[in-house]
Amino acid sequence: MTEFLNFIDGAFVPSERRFDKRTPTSHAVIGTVHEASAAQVDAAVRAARAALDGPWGRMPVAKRVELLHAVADEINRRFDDFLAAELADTGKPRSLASHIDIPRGAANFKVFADIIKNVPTESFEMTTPDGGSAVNYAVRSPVGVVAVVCPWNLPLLLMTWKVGPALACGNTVIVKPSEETPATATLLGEVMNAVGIPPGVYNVVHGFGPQSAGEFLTRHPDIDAITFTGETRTGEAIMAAAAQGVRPVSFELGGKNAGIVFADADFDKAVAGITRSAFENCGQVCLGTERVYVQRPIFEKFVAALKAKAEALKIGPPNEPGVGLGPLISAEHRQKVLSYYRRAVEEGATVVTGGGVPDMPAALAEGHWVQPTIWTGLPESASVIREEIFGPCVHLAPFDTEEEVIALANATRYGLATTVWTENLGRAHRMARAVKVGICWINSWFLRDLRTAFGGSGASGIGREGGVHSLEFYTELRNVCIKL
Ligand SMILES: NC(=O)C1=CN([C@@H]2O[C@H](COP(=O)(O)OP(=O)(O)OC[C@H]3O[C@@H](n4cnc5c(N)ncnc54)[C@H](O)[C@@H]3O)[C@@H](O)[C@H]2O)C=CC1
Ligand SMILES: O=C(O)/C=C/C=C(\O)C(=O)O
Repeated sequence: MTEFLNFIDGAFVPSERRFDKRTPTSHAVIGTVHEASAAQVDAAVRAARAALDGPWGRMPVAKRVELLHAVADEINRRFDDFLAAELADTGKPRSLASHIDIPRGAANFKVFADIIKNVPTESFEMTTPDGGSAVNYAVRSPVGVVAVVCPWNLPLLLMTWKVGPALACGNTVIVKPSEETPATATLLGEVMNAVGIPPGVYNVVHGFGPQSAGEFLTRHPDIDAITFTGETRTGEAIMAAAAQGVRPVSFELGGKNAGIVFADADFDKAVAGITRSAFENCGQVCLGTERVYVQRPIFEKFVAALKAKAEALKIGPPNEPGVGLGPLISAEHRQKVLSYYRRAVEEGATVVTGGGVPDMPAALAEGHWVQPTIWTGLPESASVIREEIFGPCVHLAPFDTEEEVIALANATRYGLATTVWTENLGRAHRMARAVKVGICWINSWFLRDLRTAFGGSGASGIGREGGVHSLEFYTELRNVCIKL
């Protein structure tokens, strides 16, 4: 049984209150999580402030960059430990975590360490009213002590996506991992100590959201900025907390992303792409596709092909060869997804495949499994077309014209991601400009260049992270004006 301790000021710290961590594959308890008290959250914030005002704040950028490279190298050296921790917490397929989650965990430190070394600041010369001149230049300072509140779907990837740039910019952080996935954030504390990151730079407090570590942290008056990935409603609660003291927020929230397949698409590639975007990580990706619009001439053929792909997905635990679909994260989340499966039928859907719970061997029978599910035939007002489900399910509807599908794709309060499939270059560009999202993939999905802007509009978030855009959130620019 693993004990997941808080990591405060470079030390692993137990708490009085504890809760169970269950593995999604069998619902068995695999660990005990120490729930940080308000006093422990306060201690973490004080440690982060001291490190910011002390060794970390005074460290030359070159040394900081060297240390962050060492963090990435140490994650890679301990790749198997991180992989085992992520698999136990999430139950996702080994093939997925070993290709996406863990490598990105390391890359998120390397990429931002290199960016901070290479990005210049602006400088302007000006004439002055007395006929002389002045020069302006900008200085970048860390924004300060940053709260990083994380979800459970891509735990290491999404946490380091924020911690990497925050530390590269010279900030200190307190991470609040999801209560569902405490392991890799805790393990990262060992990495920080091993490579010599000063105590207090990276802290982890475990617990829940309301009236627990999440709320204690985001309401703490000595937090300078809050970065969060998770549900839109949680974003609203955190924004209210951030309003006290006018702290900046960076939010990556939910989505109800459209996939759009034109009749001129490369059919096989489009089917493979939508299979991934609908079912990867058991549909628990905010960038995933839960509604697909297919141009009418290929609609029936596309539905049949996607059905075949969904039914071919092997459901099972992480280490079983050939597994393509793991369990949902928790019993609670499974109840939510299954409630949408029922609602789709109540609302009149044709269930093309799935819609229930798969038969699993006795040892896995209590796991959080659901079938990959495809619906057709619902009106656009149906709740499974409007609301984020976050499960391996998708509704397919036919469309005729570009104008029509643009209107359908944009008829949502979310604006995170779209995937468009077409071989017509002009159409691809027109679509990319017309869809109201932060990320538009053409003939691809979840293809990530970490230098690009990443985030959503509308109810999908505030701000952009990635590349230099992360620096805009994690640093303050000071203009220095010198009269010559
Ligand atoms: N990236 C995304 O878009 C994600 C969306 N979801 C959606 O959200 C639903 C709920 O999943 P949750 O894990 O409960 O997501 P959540 O948004 O409630 O939790 C994410 C993180 O925020 C923390 N948190 C919750 N309430 C808080 C508060 N008031 N103050 C400070 N921190 C708080 C949680 O402890 C967790 O660390 C899922 O069923 C799914 O539909 C979940 C995870 C990621
Ligand atoms: O940064 C990425 O590459 C992936 C981001 C995915 C999410 O934010 C999510 O699924 O919540």
